[in-house]
This record gives sequence, structure tokens and C-alpha cells, in this order.
Amino acid sequence: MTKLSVNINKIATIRNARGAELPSVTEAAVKLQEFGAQGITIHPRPDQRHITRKDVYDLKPLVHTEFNIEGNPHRPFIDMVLEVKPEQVTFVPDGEDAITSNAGWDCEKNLGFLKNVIAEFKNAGIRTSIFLDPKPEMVKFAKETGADRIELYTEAYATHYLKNKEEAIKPYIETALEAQKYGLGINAGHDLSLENLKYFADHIPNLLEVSIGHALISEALYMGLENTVQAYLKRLAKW
Ligand SMILES: CC(=O)[C@@H](O)[C@H](O)COP(=O)(O)O
Ligand SMILES: NCC(=O)COP(=O)(O)O
Repeated sequence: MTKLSVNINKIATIRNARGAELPSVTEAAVKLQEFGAQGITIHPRPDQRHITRKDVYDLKPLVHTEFNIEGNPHRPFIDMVLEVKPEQVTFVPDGEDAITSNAGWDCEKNLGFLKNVIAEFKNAGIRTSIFLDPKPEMVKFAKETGADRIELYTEAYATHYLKNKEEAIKPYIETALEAQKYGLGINAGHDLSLENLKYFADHIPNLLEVSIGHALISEALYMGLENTVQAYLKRLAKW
């Protein structure tokens, strides 16, 4: 089964436009779980442009599904996540000024760094995942870091899906098979949508979790959050 973890960054983006509590990030997390979301993902960025540090702490007691915190493991991020103790932390090598995440890790170059960081989270009993481009040759280094899972960075798949979905999915299947060989769990995310999700989920073996935010929250403007979550769950169903 592939779990749907809803990324609520965009709820915080709208809230922050007015600086008050509308819409409420915590209420959205509660409702999304009622509507069937099997996890809540947040990606607090150093400039707190959407999710704030306060949100991270406020959400913790309200997420009874799976709490996934994503981010670049700088010291303040590491300390905060160790204190909050989510079920999963996902490391993303994003620059502070990046509009959104735009690359996976070079695990070979950053091997020592990632090993140390992952060891800290292992000691705390928090599952670790590392954001990875669809490059099969990177998987063996991802394994060496000690991570439990990889998160496939699906931006390239989403971009090329409409032009040639068979070609677009190929490197993802190859990377997933390599990850399976090394005993790594497989997550995926970035720009997945109602349109492109089913094909992805049907072709990636043992896809454990997708985290989806931008498209899901956008689609919910027209369909409502409950209908949208249900529509995503249907795309992931295997019957
Ligand atoms: C790692 C990833 O792909 C998502 O977390 C994405 O980066 C969302 O972040 P933003 O909402 O800041 O674009
Ligand atoms: N890890 C990916 C994520 O959380 C959501 O990415 P997006 O759907 O907002 O592009």
C-alpha cells in the first residue's frame, strides 16, 4: 500500500499572507487526517516563508497518522526535529533562496556529512529518508549513508509526463529497483498531481509513500479538501 502524506506548506503560505490564523494549519492537519490522509508532511524553511517553527511544535500532538518533516539538515533544523520526534525526517539539499526544492542529494560527495546526521536520528529512533534524483548509480551511496528510505524527486517525471510518460518513468523504475536491491524503502514527491499520480504509483515497485502538496491544495480550491484527498486515495488504490 502506498500512503498519502499531504504536504500543508501551502496552507501556511495562504495564512501568512495576512499574518493571522486563517486558514489554520493545525485545523487543516486535523481535517486532512479525518478525510483520509495517512500522513502530514511539512517542509519548514529557514526564512519561515510558510511553515514556522511554532507550527512544527503545534502540529506534533495533532498528527496521529505519520508526521514527516522535510528540510536541509542545518543545526537548528536538526535540533528542532530531534526535539519534536516525528515518525520520519526527510533530508533535502535545498538552498536558502530556492523557490522550491530543485535537486536530490549527491550522496557520494556528501557521504560523511549524511552518515553523521543520519546516525543522530537513528539514535533518536526517527526514520530517515533522503531526497534523491532518479539516478540508479546514486543508490549505493544512499545506502551507505545509513538512511532507511529514499524519496524520489519527481519533478522531472511530472514535467515530462504529458510528452512521453513511458520515457519519463524509466529512470524512476530503474532507481526504485536498485533501491529495492539495497533494501531501501521508497517514497516519492514533488509536483505529483491527480493527473500524473496513478501512472507513477502503478509503475514504481513497493512505493511506500507519496507526499503531495502544491497540486493537491490547488485542486482542493475547486473540489474541496475532502473530495480531493479521496480522489488521490483512489489513484493509489490497487484493486
Ligand atoms: C522536498 C519537496 O519536494 C517538497 O517538500 C517541496 O520542496 C515543497 O516545498 P515548498 O512547498 O517550499 O515548495
Ligand atoms: N516531498 C514532496 C512534498 O512534500 C510535496 O511536494 P509538492 O507536491 O508541493 O511539489
